[in-house]
Amino acid sequence: MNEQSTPGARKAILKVERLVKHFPITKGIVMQSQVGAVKAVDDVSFHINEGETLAVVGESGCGKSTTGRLIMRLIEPTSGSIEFDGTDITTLKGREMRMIRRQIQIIFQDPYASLNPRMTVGDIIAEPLEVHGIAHGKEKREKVEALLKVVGLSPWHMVRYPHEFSGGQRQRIGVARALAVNPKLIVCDEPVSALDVSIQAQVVNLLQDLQTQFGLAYMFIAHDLAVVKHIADRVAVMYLGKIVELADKKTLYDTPRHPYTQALLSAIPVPDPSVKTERMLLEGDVPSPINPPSGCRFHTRCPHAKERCKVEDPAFQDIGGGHQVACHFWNEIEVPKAVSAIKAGNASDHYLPRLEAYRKATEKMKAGAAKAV
Ligand SMILES: Nc1ncnc2c1ncn2[C@@H]1O[C@H](COP(=O)(O)OP(=O)(O)OP(=O)(O)O)[C@@H](O)[C@H]1O
Repeated sequence: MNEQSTPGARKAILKVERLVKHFPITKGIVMQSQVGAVKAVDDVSFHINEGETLAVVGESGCGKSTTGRLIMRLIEPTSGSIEFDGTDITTLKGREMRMIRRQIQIIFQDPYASLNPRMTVGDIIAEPLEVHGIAHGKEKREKVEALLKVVGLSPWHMVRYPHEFSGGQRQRIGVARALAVNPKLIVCDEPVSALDVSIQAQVVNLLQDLQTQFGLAYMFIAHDLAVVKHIADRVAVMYLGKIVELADKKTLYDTPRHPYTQALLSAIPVPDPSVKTERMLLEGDVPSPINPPSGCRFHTRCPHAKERCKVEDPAFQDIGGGHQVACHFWNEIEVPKAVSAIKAGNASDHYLPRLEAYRKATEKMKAGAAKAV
């Protein structure tokens, strides 16, 4: 497997090797015994280069957030390794881990739940500056003002409280707080899923601008492939705790090789009514991560499944140019008509006009024209 062979690859800021997280299921109150495990993340390997966006996509419960939390070291892995900027951080503790923690920040799906309602916006953004001893007094205040401007808010928003802001503005506050400690990598855990569609584009634009300005790398977690089309450099598709396909964006959208990726792509609406699409409907529900299916975990829902798929777990293999896929029959399965139709209809490009319109709005806000809240 040659993950580093992505064309134009930069230095990897994050390398994840064979990462596993099994949450134990216990029974008994006094004498607890383990009766099983939720296999939330099961042998996942990937890397993220400096300044790039790796999107991680998949249905609810496939292990996206757990992977993000493992990278942040908010939870301990069952096994596997996480290397950040050349340092193995898998078991790092104390002061050394605190130094690394500054460089990996997170933005959550629900900005309101992640902002302390009793703190002013100024204090929320200043908190990491204090915790990490970065700035105090006048310097701290100036830094908070600068951060507010960078995310398109005004310095006078400092004295306001989170409930006085709209969802999009609250997400900007979360972004400013994450930026305060000059991170190199931000885990964006569904940062736009809770926002109105029009506001989603504003936040996506902002994240893209900040990436250019500060050279940030993003792990961008999302449910569907429509949202990440404009922000991702590479895309990893997860199913039941495993990455089933990973490729640069163009390859993944043009020639998806895993039937699950093909199904996700076919679910993207096409705005052009003259283009006929045919959705690849997946039968059944996602199986339980406590007892995942034998062999290929996707075989119970795969329209191409054969006997081999039921017994043999497919290797996650590089099929060329950094395109990795975990399917025994990837080279026998044709890219379905549904996906070709989506290409013809430029699926999800209905997102583009919104991005443009809101890019202008973001610039206006940055220039200090933010409306009073
Ligand atoms: N602390 C925990 N204890 C036990 N099981 C957990 C825990 N955290 C997550 N899980 C389980 O691990 C699996 C993966 O969850 P995770 O939140 O990572 O998925 P996800 O892809 O991010 O889903 P969503 O998009 O809904 O957030 C799920 O079955 C979830 O119920």
